[in-house]
Amino acid sequence: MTANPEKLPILDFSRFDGKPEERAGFLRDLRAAARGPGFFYLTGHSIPQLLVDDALRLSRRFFDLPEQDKLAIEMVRSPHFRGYNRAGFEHTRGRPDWREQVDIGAEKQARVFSASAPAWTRLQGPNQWPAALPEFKLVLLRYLQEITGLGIRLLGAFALALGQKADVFEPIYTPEPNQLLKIVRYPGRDADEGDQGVGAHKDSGFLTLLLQDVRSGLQVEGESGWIDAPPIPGTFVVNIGEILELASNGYLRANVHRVVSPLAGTDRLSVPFFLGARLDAEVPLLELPPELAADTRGLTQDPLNPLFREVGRNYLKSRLRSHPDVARRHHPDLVDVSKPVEPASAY
Ligand SMILES: O=C(O)CCC(=O)C(=O)O
Ligand SMILES: [Fe+2]
Repeated sequence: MTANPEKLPILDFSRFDGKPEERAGFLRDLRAAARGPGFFYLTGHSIPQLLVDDALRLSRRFFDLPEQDKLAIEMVRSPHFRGYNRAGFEHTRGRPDWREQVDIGAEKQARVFSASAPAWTRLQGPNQWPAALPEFKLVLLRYLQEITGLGIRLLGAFALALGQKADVFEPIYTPEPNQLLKIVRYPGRDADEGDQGVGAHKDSGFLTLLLQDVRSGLQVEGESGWIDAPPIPGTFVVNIGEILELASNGYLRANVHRVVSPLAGTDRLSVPFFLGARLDAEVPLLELPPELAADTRGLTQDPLNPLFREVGRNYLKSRLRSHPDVARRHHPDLVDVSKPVEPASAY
């Protein structure tokens, strides 16, 4: 593929708290970035660099643990889709992704199983933490809290950019949004081994805020091919998820992206955070001001990835498809175990 010179914009979030004209300028840029590639870099976000460095340092130390320590918290042990996956155990559109990872969510008690409760209630429960690295839990729960706060502040800015009140999404994320943090390592591969770090997909929450280490690999679908999103120190890459696409009737679009495996002998770490709505919520259809409504595109219709307004149903669908081993072991009543894995959207 020929090199694509398109670049993603860089937005400085401190302008949002500046003078009224600075705030207005930030919102204009936010709307343009969100309408264009749907991805941008965020600076001026006030998450301490020390915490960011610690999160990456602990991620590296986790992946360096002996395999048995990592497998002690393997995801297939958790009905709530929490814990560690070896490379090849997560699927996007039916094909294995070449990344190892830990999935972490809000630390909750599992609900007592009840056949009459909605199926998504099974997603709530405790995380699995590595006994061999106690600091990991401390630092990553702190990071989860900070990045959630940032995501919520940014969501308020998105609401304003859509001509809504800043708190328009509160009814569907208070008292607690759905949180998913992934700690990911993409091992390097030779060209003849395939290059799907994670296959092309959309994210299903409100917003994703991604921390990357020093290695490139993330690519975003652009008008004329894939746009590289290399790491820029001190920034997060932010992208729009399907909830904002649904709420804005396609004025905002959850854009397709993927990760290409790094070269053999190297690896890449990333820490994506997915800010979602409450699992019992329904995504509203916002009434946009006429000048924005004129530019709505409607929803992307993908028969392989149907979108539901019921948040829990949408999220459970993604989790079941991405983690067929967990689905088969813990939720056989929700999947047809005799069928091969369905095409999936990663999450
Ligand atoms: O690791 C990355 O850079 C992006 C990962 C991603 O897109 C995802 O997990 O949804
Ligand atoms: Fe993604």
